[in-house]
Amino acid sequence: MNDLELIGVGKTYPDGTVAVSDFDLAVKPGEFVAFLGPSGCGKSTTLRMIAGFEDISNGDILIKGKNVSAVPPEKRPTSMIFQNYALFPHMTVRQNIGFGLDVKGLSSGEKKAKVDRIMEMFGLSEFADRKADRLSGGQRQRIALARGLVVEPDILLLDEPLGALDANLRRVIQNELKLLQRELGITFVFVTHAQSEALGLSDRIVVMNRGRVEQIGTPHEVYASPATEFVARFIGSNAIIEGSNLSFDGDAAFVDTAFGRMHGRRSQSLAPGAAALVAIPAEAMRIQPANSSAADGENRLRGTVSMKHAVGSVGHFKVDLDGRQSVDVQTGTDNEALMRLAIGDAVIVDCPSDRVTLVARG
Ligand SMILES: Nc1ncnc2c1ncn2[C@@H]1O[C@H](COP(=O)(O)OP(=O)(O)OP(=O)(O)O)[C@@H](O)[C@H]1O
Repeated sequence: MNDLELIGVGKTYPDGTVAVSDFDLAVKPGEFVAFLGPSGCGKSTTLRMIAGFEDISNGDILIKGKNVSAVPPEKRPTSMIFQNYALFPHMTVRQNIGFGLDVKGLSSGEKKAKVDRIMEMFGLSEFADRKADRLSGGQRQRIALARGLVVEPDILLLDEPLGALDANLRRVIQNELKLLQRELGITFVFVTHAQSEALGLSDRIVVMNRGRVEQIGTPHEVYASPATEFVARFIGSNAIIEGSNLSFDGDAAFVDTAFGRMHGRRSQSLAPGAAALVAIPAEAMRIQPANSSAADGENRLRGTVSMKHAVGSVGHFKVDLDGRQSVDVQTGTDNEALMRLAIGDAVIVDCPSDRVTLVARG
């Protein structure tokens, strides 16, 4: 049985704003699912509907097979963790964590045992009696997680919980979160607008745009096989080239572009007659001097180097294609011949067709 199911879920706010439409999703027990998309795409609204803080306008939400659409938040087997942690500043760490247990009717002994155990797990025991506002951002983040988990929810809902942390602490807590989730086996639904976070942490990603689901897939699937133009532009670093005269051969798709005929894999969105775009990941492209004797390869594009820089072991090139558009190419810095390429040099860029995806425009 699925832990969570959203069936045709939609939300229209009283002022007429359509925040979410036709959202379908099934989450298996123990899965880590991220909602990823730009600001305002409906991620938080969807999470709040799962938690019960927001009514749903259409569809149904099922938790462990039970329709919870009309169940109030405190009666749902979910816990929600907010970006600002929503701690009570003048309560101690122990009081903050125990707060959610107060409504559960436990004896004080049972409650203390549960709180002690979770404080131990999060390394908070030594701060048990300190006020929450006397702690660092990372410690407060752990209190918020501990408070969400102490009630032993079936599903933990996290709304950008790492947003307030600096980059280093964010990485540390990301790792902790992943380990914790594996250890506890609790289903996590996580909202973020940071793709690195979604790609690094989750089992599956729901990419959202303007209240709609664009693609649901593993991090590898959404990264390597974007289903739509939006996903191709939003995830990773793809060059996007306009195509026409689309044709298919099985799962392969072919188009004419301003730079010649190109081909790649056919995405789900691509139907016969659709206006097609070619999406090529920057790291899948090969760059070589135009006079290179080994200048073979699929999807060849001729251009000139317009920018070059190296960060650590990664070389970044911008290649201008006949003044019409430029593409980003990433290479390793260990190839000395490539790193000798200078701005203005003529180059050929190519990309194997199994790394190229054709998506529908719009
Ligand atoms: N209470 C409300 N009344 C009316 N419109 C709202 C309300 N809350 C959110 N919205 C609108 O619904 C849409 C989705 O908002 P939501 O907060 O779910 O997006 P989000 O993807 O979580 O964005 P962010 O990453 O900025 O938090 C936005 O257009 C937003 O302005």
